[in-house]
Amino acid sequence: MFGADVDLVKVAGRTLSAEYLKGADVLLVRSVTQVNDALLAQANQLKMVGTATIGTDHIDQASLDKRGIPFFSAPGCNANAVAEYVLSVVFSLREEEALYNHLTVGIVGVGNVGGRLQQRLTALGIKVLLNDPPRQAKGEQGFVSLQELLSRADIICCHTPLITDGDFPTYHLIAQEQLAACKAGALIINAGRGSVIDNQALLIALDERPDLQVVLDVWEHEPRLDESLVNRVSIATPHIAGYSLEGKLRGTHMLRSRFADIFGEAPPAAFPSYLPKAAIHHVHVSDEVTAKALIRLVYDPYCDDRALRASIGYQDQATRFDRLRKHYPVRREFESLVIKGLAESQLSNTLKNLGFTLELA
Ligand SMILES: NC(=O)C1=CN([C@@H]2O[C@H](COP(=O)(O)OP(=O)(O)OC[C@H]3O[C@@H](n4cnc5c(N)ncnc54)[C@H](O)[C@@H]3O)[C@@H](O)[C@H]2O)C=CC1
Ligand SMILES: O=C(O)C(=O)[C@H](O)COP(=O)(O)O
Repeated sequence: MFGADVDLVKVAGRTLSAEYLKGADVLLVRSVTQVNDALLAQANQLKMVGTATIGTDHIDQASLDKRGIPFFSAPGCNANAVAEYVLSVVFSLREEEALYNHLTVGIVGVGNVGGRLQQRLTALGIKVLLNDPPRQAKGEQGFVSLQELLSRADIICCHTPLITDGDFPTYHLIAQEQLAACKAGALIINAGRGSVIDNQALLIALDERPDLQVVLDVWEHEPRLDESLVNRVSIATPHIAGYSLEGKLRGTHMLRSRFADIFGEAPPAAFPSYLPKAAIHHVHVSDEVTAKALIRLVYDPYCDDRALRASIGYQDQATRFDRLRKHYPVRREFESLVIKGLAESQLSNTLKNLGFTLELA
């Protein structure tokens, strides 16, 4: 992706230390690298820092600002992947019939991820409740309080950034009191950041409220997991909700474009040109097929759940967690699968609204 005149040095994200940045022009990271005063101490000529992620809680932006170093993240790059992770979980754990007719999904944090989830659920005819105080404070309409969402939603999806200060902090946003307020039988999904839910309070709540069901993709203190919590949740995955191939490439492409801007180069080729054809590119189906079966064909969260559960109980659990993420298999987004053989019907509409590509008979 970079030209021959770029000297590319690859360093493990968790062990990058200040001396590596002496003489470096650009620093490109992912979420496991803490970019702060300590790391930047010897950075004498950095012209750009970029993270190929949506989340930026690992970046001390004040530290970059005071050094005058431009910073770029990749907003929205893997938002589809996270929305599809949540849809896959929801269709795995709840019956389609109940989803459409009785269940309400609450979305906490309605930005790129939460917004895409909202769009797909609404298109599917599933009821949603939205909570986003920062958007509400700007005068936007259509939101409910967190308290109301927790008491009314059958499925609660957390998609806020991790924020520790300011008017709307999200650190331990869902703690003992909020867990007690959840509707009976609620399913709580966290694919935002681990510390948005107080994991100790969650463990206690799971004892006191056996009716609650929990799915965690993100964990407090990653990569070290509280194994008792892993054993108590319905689906446990190693922070991979955003790991579609499209999401990863989009993030890299966004940073490559910023690099070109900073160094006065021509922009890279348009993004889709990088995407290979999906390994399962199309399927012919009959009208007996279910949405759940097609979702599972593209992404089955139980594969990640099994892999994570097999990685706990070892002294090097944290290393195994990182390894699962580093060697994550290629996963594609729903759009990459062309579904053939269906006539226009309720099923074909559902599949289209989920995000699949349809070629109608
Ligand atoms: N599990 C994974 O693999 C991934 C996790 N993420 C996490 O998801 C987060 C959200 O991603 P995006 O939607 O793209 O971010 P975004 O910045 O587009 O949206 C975040 C939304 O949360 C809202 N928000 C902020 N504070 C809030 C509060 N106290 N209560 C309720 N809402 C609040 C904001 O107003 C905003 O609308 C990221 O910051 C990242 O930490 C993102 C991608 C992948
Ligand atoms: O984009 C984000 O924010 C995420 O959480 C990423 O999916 C995390 O990926 P890594 O940077 O940890 O590989």
